[in-house]
Amino acid sequence: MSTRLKIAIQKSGRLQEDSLRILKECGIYIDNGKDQLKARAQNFPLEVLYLRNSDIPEYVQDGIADIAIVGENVVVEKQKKVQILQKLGFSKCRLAMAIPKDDEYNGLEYFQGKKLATSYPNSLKAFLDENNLNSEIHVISGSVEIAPNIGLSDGICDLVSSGSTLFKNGLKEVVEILSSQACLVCNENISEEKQAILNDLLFRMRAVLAAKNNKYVLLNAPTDKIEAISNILPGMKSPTVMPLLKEGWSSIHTVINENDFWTVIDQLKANGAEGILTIPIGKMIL
Ligand SMILES: Nc1ncnc2c1ncn2[C@@H]1O[C@H](COP(=O)(O)OP(=O)(O)OP(=O)(O)O)[C@@H](O)[C@H]1O
Ligand SMILES: O=P(O)(O)OC[C@H]1O[C@H](OP(=O)(O)OP(=O)(O)O)[C@H](O)[C@@H]1O
Ligand SMILES: [Mg+2]
Repeated sequence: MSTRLKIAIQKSGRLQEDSLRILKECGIYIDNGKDQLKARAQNFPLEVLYLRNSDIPEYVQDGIADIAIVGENVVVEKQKKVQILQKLGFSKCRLAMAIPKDDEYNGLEYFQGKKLATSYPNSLKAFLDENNLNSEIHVISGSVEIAPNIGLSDGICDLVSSGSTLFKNGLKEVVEILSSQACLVCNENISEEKQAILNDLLFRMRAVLAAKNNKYVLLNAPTDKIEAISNILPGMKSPTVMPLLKEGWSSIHTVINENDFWTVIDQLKANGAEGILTIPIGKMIL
């Protein structure tokens, strides 16, 4: 039987859809029967194990899965020996301390001697120890934001994204402990054969991720402004320039980071650029 790399993906929850999407964008198609706990890729030596996010670091450490897509916050919390290979840019959130919105907050001393509810006791304990704080940790597995309202705790340590769950529960965020996103993790001792499959997968993932952050840009500009515009464009190497039928005008093509695009747009226009288009890129190999 030929070797297959085993990847763990969340069985159900926030990470599953985007995890399967990134594999698909890498050209990997999974036969996905509903409620299946194990599946195979049709066109890549990959076997998918659907597991609980919170169990994944241990499975990867123990080699049950070779690699996994998991929340970085869970990797930190579980303190297992796994290697983070690549941040994947989705499921972005932060682990933060929050307190009742009307409480006065004068700094970390606020937490001294307080009772704090969390589903992330190891991360909270590390934060308290680092800051020489003596607080009582109360572990609950979900709906942490309700704890202060029902008299279970004074404050909480939980994941925040938009902040709307905190707001709805009359809490305010006061300290960020950790920022997190989905990441690809790996067992520390995988075989050479599996490493070769992993290298191929990583190459594809990085091409997909680079493409997401960049746009293909086309614009028209007076030919005598090409040099000025090329100096403004933070492109890959050098822009492609083609003459337009209209005399004295050229078309310029390049690739720009999404963020840079918005910062240079006014300068491009000031140099006579017109008809500026951006096109999404499928894959980008640098
Ligand atoms: N509000 C949020 N916005 C963005 N990402 C989030 C948010 N809440 C959690 N996450 C990220 O998504 C991951 C999965 O969250 P989800 O609630 O689906 O599962 P879980 O309850 O942590 O795990 P399990 O699969 O063990 O039940 C979290 O570990 C975190 O990295
Ligand atoms: O800042 P927000 O955008 O409101 O998101 C934060 C909430 O999202 C997560 O809960 P989730 O919805 O995953 O529910 P769970 O506790 O059942 O996992 C997290 O535990 C917070 O409660
Ligand atoms: Mg959750």
